[in-house]
Amino acid sequence: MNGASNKGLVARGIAKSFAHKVLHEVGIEVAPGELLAITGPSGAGKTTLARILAGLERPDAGSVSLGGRDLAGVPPGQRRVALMFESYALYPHLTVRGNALSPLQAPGGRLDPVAANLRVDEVLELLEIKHLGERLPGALSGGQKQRVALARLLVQAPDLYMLDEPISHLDAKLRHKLRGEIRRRLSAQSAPTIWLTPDGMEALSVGDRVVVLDQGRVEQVGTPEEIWLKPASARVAKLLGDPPMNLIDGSLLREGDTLYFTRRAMRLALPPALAAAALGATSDALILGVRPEVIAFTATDAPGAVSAEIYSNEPFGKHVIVTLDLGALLVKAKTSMATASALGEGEDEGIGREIGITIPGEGLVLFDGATGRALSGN
Ligand SMILES: Nc1ncnc2c1ncn2[C@@H]1O[C@H](COP(=O)(O)OP(=O)(O)OP(=O)(O)O)[C@@H](O)[C@H]1O
Repeated sequence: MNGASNKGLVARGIAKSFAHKVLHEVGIEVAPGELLAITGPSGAGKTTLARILAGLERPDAGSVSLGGRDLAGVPPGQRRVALMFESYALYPHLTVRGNALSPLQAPGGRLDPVAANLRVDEVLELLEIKHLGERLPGALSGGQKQRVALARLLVQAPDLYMLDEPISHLDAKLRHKLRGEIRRRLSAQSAPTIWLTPDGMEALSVGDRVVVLDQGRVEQVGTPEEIWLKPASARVAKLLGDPPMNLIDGSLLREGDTLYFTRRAMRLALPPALAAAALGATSDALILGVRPEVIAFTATDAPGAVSAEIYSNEPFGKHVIVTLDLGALLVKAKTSMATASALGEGEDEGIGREIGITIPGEGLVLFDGATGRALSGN
């Protein structure tokens, strides 16, 4: 990143151990006005990293600066970080309005009462909780409490916004609406924003850039498009998509001038770019990444078809997830209702039926079977 990002948040070499090492020399940069989404499975170290950036936890090594100011030794209250934690941490004795107003009444955040109330009104309205203004947190649902915590964050004008799973307890419709609204609002601010979520697809939809953290290490940093199209490792691929990319273990077979990916009876001629990539593998062991959307159904005896047995057939509104048994390997295909219903009539929905599937050469990703890293040329 260029020097401009030094005005934002810069964390370098952050390490932390509890009983085991939780963060291994993690570095991130977030430019002013940029939204960096950090995603990773449960236990990846997201919250620990956030707590270190906020000054609530001391790192074993590494540095953090914000707006060019080194934060070593700066207590949490003086870091000018607006934090929203997953646990909400609402004041139980204050109403919804009181909670949302609280940062504007604190030393350093004090705002003229009329201006403060106007700002709070606007945010409560945005979050659809204005009508709950006089309620105490004890009389709110989980999703309502989460929006109060969000309101308390959004009224502030800090040097860094940090949101830990900010919309996880909202219903799908509200989550969809607020994801866009909050993103738009935060992007209009000059402060950098960090948005933590275990939901990889949420990270891709909100982040200007996305960091994938796994087992305390940065697996990949990139734009949502880069991470979606070119996952750096099988671990990253596993975290993204609904359902995620299928990862098929197999090996490389050379026959004449053609390179094949093979697994049992499955044999797939690799298109030139993937063939070139496959040659970079540390051994003949490969992992083929296939998005559920690209798998097509055909007759078992169609040229190039791989035979599979239908294991399950689950409708999800507009699309259907068909799970296929390729012989000691389950693979998921995402298809339309019409295609899925053609697979089998009646109560059994085709379950147990033998069919053919085809995997096109496009849109595939190859990973090194030994290291799990993506092979270049993808
Ligand atoms: N105070 C602590 N004492 C001991 N271990 C801790 C402490 N805080 C976190 N850990 C451990 O550090 C690891 C990372 O936890 P962390 O909460 O940072 O992960 P996370 O990515 O935020 O997970 P989640 O999505 O489940 O919140 C876990 O193994 C956790 O048990």
